[in-house]
Amino acid sequence: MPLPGSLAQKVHRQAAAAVGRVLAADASKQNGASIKRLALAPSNVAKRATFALICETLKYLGVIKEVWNSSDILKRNKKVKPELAYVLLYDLLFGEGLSPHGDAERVIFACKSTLKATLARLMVKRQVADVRDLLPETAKQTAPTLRHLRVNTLKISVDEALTQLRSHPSTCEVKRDDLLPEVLVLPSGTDVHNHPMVKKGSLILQGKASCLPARSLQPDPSWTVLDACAAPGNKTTHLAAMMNGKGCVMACDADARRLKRLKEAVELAGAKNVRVIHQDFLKIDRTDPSFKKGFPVLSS
Ligand SMILES: C[S@@+](CC[C@H](N)C(=O)[O-])C[C@H]1O[C@@H](n2cnc3c(N)ncnc32)[C@H](O)[C@@H]1O
Repeated sequence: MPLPGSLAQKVHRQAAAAVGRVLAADASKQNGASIKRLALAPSNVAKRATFALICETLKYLGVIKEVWNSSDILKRNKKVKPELAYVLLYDLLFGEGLSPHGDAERVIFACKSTLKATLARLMVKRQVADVRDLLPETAKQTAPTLRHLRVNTLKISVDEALTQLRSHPSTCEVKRDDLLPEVLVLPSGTDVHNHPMVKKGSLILQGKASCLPARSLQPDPSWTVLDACAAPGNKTTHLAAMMNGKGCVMACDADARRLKRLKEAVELAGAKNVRVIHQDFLKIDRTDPSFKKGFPVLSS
């Protein structure tokens, strides 16, 4: 369903800011940021809609640019920033449709028939009947995203977690991951955000890729491990669990707001072997006596 006018305007600008940031980072190979993080920025509204709009605009960007570049009207109009134009063109040509609320929206909306005709010409030229066939093969593949859960073995065993999940119809299809013993897999779209085991910290919503570093390290319970960029704490609590709550995980983060989330995650996970440090890890002084017990790293 299309968003109401004023909310749609806000979402367009939030998505445009993120698209601009992604393209700039891509061009300069610097200051990268995840799309999810940009979409979920605390100041953003309608985060889910913003995230979807960023992803779809980037997916169709090649086609959008072709339409943009072959349209004289838009080339002559310098009022709308390119990244906002890309987002608006996505909504107009492929998305929910565009309504003329907002200055930039009105500019693009006024070119609606020209833009649609340009897209139609492009489809004829490429001999495709469906706009999705204009996308490169890689963008067309939409494999279902499975929901991965890490069992917090400080609180519950993998077998017990499996039994509890299998006993409920909404999670009965749970399986073990083929690679990581403490990771379980649910079909895409299964919503477990409010599951009692998640709320209690027995299960942690963590992607498979994010579970690989701790598993690859295979820390021994006698080790001291430095997690240099730790917040919000998924890998920290994974390390702590793999060390059976023993040894020491020094969890360092430079951002005070994110450090609060890290502390909450550590507490919820019951990870008593974690020492949270508010600090830029690049400035850690290895000779500081306060690190005597907790340094150096990875000593087995
Ligand atoms: C992608 S997040 C880390 C995710 C985390 N490892 C996890 O698994 O949940 C990156 C974090 O690195 C922190 N960070 C970036 N540069 C840092 C630095 N020089 N020192 C300490 N923390 C830093 C940021 O504040 C941010 O919280």
